[in-house]
Amino acid sequence: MDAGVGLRAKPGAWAGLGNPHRPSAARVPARFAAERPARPLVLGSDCRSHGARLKVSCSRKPAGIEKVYYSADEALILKQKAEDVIPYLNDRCVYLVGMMGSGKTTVGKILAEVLGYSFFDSDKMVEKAVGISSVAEIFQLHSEAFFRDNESEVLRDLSSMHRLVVATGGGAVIRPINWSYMKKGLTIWLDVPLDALARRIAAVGTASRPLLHQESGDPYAKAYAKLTSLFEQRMDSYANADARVSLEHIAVKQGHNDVTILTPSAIAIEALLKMESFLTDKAMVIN
Ligand SMILES: Nc1ncnc2c1ncn2[C@@H]1O[C@H](COP(=O)(O)OP(=O)(O)O)[C@@H](O)[C@H]1O
Ligand SMILES: O=C(O)C1=C[C@@H](OP(=O)(O)O)[C@@H](O)[C@H](O)C1
Ligand SMILES: [Mg+2]
Repeated sequence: MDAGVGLRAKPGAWAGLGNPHRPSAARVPARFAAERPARPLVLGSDCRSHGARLKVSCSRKPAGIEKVYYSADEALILKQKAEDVIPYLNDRCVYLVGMMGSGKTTVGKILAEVLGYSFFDSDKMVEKAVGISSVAEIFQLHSEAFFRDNESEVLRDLSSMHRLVVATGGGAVIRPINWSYMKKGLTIWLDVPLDALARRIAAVGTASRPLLHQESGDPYAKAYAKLTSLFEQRMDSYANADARVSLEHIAVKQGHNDVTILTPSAIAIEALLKMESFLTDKAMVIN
């Protein structure tokens, strides 16, 4: 459910507030690099721990995933992992952070469904707040700073609520004030290789991402180049997240090295595993 919150922006009231570029092991904080191996959960062609064969299917259009179907087995795993996580979550919000195109909105909806949470997309909420139908238009008619000010306002208001999954915009991590809001909940970084991001965004068109949009040239190459420089600037910010979901790690666990075949539901399952590890480690520290 994506229930927008009626936020009125006060226009003008805010005066402006891998692959080759993948982080080397040294650049990824030790706490992420030395990940405690999650309980073995084999996804993909079969799932021994449930004695069932996973038949994962997605209706994939050239422009990315239109609708995600997952098999009864995958729904079972999602439900089971959600039940494992819920007691530790204590109704806290879950914020998905990551580069544009990393799947925050897509995976966020799945997580909200299985957690019994409401889903919010902060980009959509900013559009509603300012009464302009796209982020690209907000950038064009106003400015990035205006967008960022409204983004912070939205995150501030959401942080006073509970039981939400929030798909943030890819740039939310660049403002410390936004971390003060998101840290009231649990922050999960969807870490997707730049090549996969560029393919996904080129498939839907760069017009949806004003920071990537270029009038001419190969959409993939242009997106890749811009994503690379943005990731270099932001990598350390994303690493502030409580948990990191690496699509490369999921692929290795599934016994292959192709992140493009990972479904949103398989990524959502990994996110629940990472949430469980983080929350149980935290619980052990507190007890
Ligand atoms: N696991 C996936 N595999 C392939 N395409 C995906 C996957 N997850 C999301 N997508 C596609 O990538 C694009 C960006 O997804 P989205 O959820 O909007 O990301 P974000 O909110 O992080 O920008 C969309 O076209 C979406 O359908
Ligand atoms: O990375 C960024 O700075 C942005 C990411 C976008 O959201 P998505 O991550 O959902 O694409 C949107 O907030 C805006 O285009 C800026
Ligand atoms: Mg999004």
